[in-house]
Amino acid sequence: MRPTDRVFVALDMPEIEGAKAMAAQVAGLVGGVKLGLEFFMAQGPAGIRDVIAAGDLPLFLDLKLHDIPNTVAGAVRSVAPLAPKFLTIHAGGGPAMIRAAADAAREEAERLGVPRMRILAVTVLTSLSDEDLAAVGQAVPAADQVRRLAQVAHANGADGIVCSPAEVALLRRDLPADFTLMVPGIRPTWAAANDQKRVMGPRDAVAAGADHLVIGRPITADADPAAAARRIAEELGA
Ligand SMILES: O=c1ccn([C@@H]2O[C@H](COP(=O)(O)O)[C@@H](O)[C@H]2O)c(=O)[nH]1
Repeated sequence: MRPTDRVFVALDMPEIEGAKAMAAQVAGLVGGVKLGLEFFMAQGPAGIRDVIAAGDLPLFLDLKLHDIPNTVAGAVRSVAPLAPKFLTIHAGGGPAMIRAAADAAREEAERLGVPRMRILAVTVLTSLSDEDLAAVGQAVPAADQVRRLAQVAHANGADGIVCSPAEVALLRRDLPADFTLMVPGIRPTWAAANDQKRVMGPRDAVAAGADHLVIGRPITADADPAAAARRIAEELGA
């Protein structure tokens, strides 16, 4: 994999034209685009199709599904025609919900004759610290909770997880090499942390064992997004 292929740029914005323009600016400097709740709530599946049709980059659909198994399986079936490379669910939805999502992804891909989307389970959001977890009654270090949820995700058919860079090295010891670690919370030294709490630079995250890096504001909020994406690509050795 080329260093730039590891990077999914997070297009967190509500407008189609803005997302398409940003994707075009960073094309060749990133490996894919991530569209999430802000874009999907505003533009829906038609907007996703529009952005994808404008470029030629793999799609990571970050919808963080979290509901009862039957509802999540239905949502997975509903987005299958978009043929995302990755789709997120919340690992906290539990074993049956993760299994239902993985089964629905496989069955729907076979039915439609499209490539199977990879199901990634979000463990502990990178915006949460140990103190934040304690505040919601999870009085364990984030790393322990991530490790536990990663094992549940793996045992129930997920293709990988979303975790912070701080947990990657630990997880790599426990999990098979083909279990995808998708890693947001990436902050080059020259970028602001914003609301992210468990962060690391791109080069260190890859050295620790991250498969893919999710990077939004360090690129999209920069005055020159293409220059920021190029700087990150260079940090990654491109
Ligand atoms: O734990 C998580 C899960 C998902 N995300 C998403 O990644 C990007 C990060 O954007 P930045 O601007 O680089 O902070 C964003 O779309 C989140 O929804 C995450 O940050 N942490």
